[in-house]
Amino acid sequence: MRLSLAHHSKVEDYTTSVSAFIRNWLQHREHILDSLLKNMEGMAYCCLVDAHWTMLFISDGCFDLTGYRPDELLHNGCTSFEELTLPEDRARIRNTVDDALSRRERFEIEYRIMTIDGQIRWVNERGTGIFNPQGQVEALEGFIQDITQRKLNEQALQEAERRYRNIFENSIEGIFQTSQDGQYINANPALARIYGYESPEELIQSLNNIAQQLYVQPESRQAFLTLMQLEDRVVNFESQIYRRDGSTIWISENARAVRNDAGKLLYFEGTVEDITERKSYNALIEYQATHDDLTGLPNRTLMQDRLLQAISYADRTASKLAVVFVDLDKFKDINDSMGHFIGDQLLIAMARRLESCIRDSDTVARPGGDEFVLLLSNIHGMDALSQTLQRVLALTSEPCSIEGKDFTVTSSIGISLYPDDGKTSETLLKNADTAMYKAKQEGKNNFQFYTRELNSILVERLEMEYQMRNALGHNEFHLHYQPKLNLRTQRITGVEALIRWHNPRQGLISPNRFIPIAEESSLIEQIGSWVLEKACMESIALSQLSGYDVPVSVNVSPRQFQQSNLVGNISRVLQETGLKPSLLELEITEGTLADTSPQFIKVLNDLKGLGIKLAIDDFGTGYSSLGYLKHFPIDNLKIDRSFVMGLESDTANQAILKAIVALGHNLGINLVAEGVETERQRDFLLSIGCDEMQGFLFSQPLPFDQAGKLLLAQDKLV
Ligand SMILES: Nc1nc2c(ncn2[C@@H]2O[C@@H]3COP(=O)(O)O[C@H]4[C@@H](O)[C@H](n5cnc6c(=O)[nH]c(N)nc65)O[C@@H]4COP(=O)(O)O[C@H]3[C@H]2O)c(=O)[nH]1
Repeated sequence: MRLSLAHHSKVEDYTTSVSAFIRNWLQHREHILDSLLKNMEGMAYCCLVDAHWTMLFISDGCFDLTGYRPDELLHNGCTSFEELTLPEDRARIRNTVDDALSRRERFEIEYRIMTIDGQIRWVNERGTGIFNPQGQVEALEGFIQDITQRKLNEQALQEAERRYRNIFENSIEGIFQTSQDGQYINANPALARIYGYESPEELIQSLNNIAQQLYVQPESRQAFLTLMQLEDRVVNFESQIYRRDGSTIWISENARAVRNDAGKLLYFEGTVEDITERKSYNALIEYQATHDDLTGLPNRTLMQDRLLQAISYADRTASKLAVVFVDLDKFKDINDSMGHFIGDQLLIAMARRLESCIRDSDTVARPGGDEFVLLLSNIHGMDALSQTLQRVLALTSEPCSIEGKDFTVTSSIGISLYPDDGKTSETLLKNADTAMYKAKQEGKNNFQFYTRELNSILVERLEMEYQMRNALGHNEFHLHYQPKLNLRTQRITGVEALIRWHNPRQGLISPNRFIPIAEESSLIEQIGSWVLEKACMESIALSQLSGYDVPVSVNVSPRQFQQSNLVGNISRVLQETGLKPSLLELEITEGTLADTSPQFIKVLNDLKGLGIKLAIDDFGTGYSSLGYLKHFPIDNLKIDRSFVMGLESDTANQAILKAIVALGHNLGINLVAEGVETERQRDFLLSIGCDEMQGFLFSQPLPFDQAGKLLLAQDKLV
């Protein structure tokens, strides 16, 4: 019993201590839960499933989450939780909760609430229903957390993703990801478009071996991979690729290698730009920089380049190289008189002919103007070279038909040889040029090889040009006058002014020597103006001396007709000197008159409008077309000396002279025979009705004083 009592009291003690422990533990647990709820970020709640989500319990986290104190929300004190949620989210929340409760499951939902100060916050709510034994829901309990920051991050990520997609889809540059073994992983629509595929998918499916299928030169792929290996990227990697339809384009790639954290290569990604247009534009620019626009031949720049190559080839093979300068004789006259269109066509025709004379490995270049240069490598003996040059002479001098008219030019050719005549490109070109001048001097239409003596000729020519520039300022030019006679009356009808140059060092220099050089530079314009003014002044002086009007003829070079102010200048000179316009005659060569352009005809008519006379000089030596005679306002035809020379024994010349006189008279033009040296010539000319004559038979060209004396001797000018 005592035992049992003792036992009983022990059990009681035990029971008491257990219940104390449980009480303590419960108190402790409550304390832990309180502390947890206080410190957790978020709000624990218990609410009714009614229209307001009436709150029965809210943890302290409510304040941080919503800005309301728990007591302001409990039992919808200040506001309800339903009102806190954004109207547009409410139906979704209720549906989600109802759905979960109906299945007795937990629910989780994200939605927006409005805090007490009007901020919108995203929250995540996880909760569950509390059911009574009958299975009816009595309340909800759960936990609500602020996920605004996470939501913002997600939105930013989505935005970034959207933007990237946008760029990827709409970029005009192709964008790709490819594997190391040459497969496409990803491609954008632009890449498909550039490569000629319907869609990126079609491209990805079709191209599975980039090296073989894409690059025109499969080695390009290897170069791409090598660069990637070395630098992990390629910049402006240019290559030619095949499009889907087999056509080729040029692309430029910028790409990088993408690796994982361990450095293992995952794939390449980059962009592609179609640079075909730029490439062809660049090629065009390069072509234009190295070729002559008109003929398509290499220009001076490319010629220099080719010449250097040819020299080094000759060195390597111990062979000879010929540098051949081809200059078209009389081209300038045709160009000046017939207009640039005809000149251009002639140059093009000559370029093609020269090309046909040489081997493919040789070069024809047009360094400028009417000059061409041939670079002929592998010269084996002078015979072969001479044959080629003969062919050039023959081909260039064949008539060239342009716009229904035949034009004939010949060429003067100069040759220098490497290594004999020079070691550098400059010397070879200079010496070929010098040889070409020699060919011109030898009467054109021939070729000359460079010799050391030739150098002095060129030096002399340059020297003359230099001295001519000073001659005007130093009063070294004078005019001589050669009378023209009426064949029937033997009286002087006028004088022709002919320029003379008294060079202090060289003495008298013939115009035949210096006028062609002046015509090649702009000097002829200054000299021409001087002659015109001087002749007008001296004509007046001769008239005063003789007491009669002395008509004067002045030679005018084709180049002077290119001057825009020729008519104005002449009119000014007439006014300033006071010479009657009818006493001035301009002698124009037949070549000048071959220009039928409206501007040229206007100049002639304007000159006639001034009241001056026009004569055709050296008639019969120029162009064959005589059509211009009836269009132009010509007063005198001066028959070239070559028809008069030796006419006594030359029946052909006699026939020509008769025909010219008849033709002139039919057109109402006065005829003057030049270079009459013998009485028999004079008699013949008189017999065929020629009007006037000029020549040594009557008088040489005379200095001003002597011309004055001769005129005085005449009692009256006719
Ligand atoms: N053998 C021979 N010759 C005769 C005879 N009668 C005259 N001559 C020469 O023939 C040339 C006639 O002048 P051109 O045909 O206009 O030929 C001129 C002309 O084309 C040019 N020239 C002369 N003066 C001028 C000028 O002021 N301006 C321009 N642009 N050219 C000029 O120089 C050329 C040569 O002039 P010049 O030496 O004065 O040579 C003159 C004259 O001296 C003759 O009976 N027999």
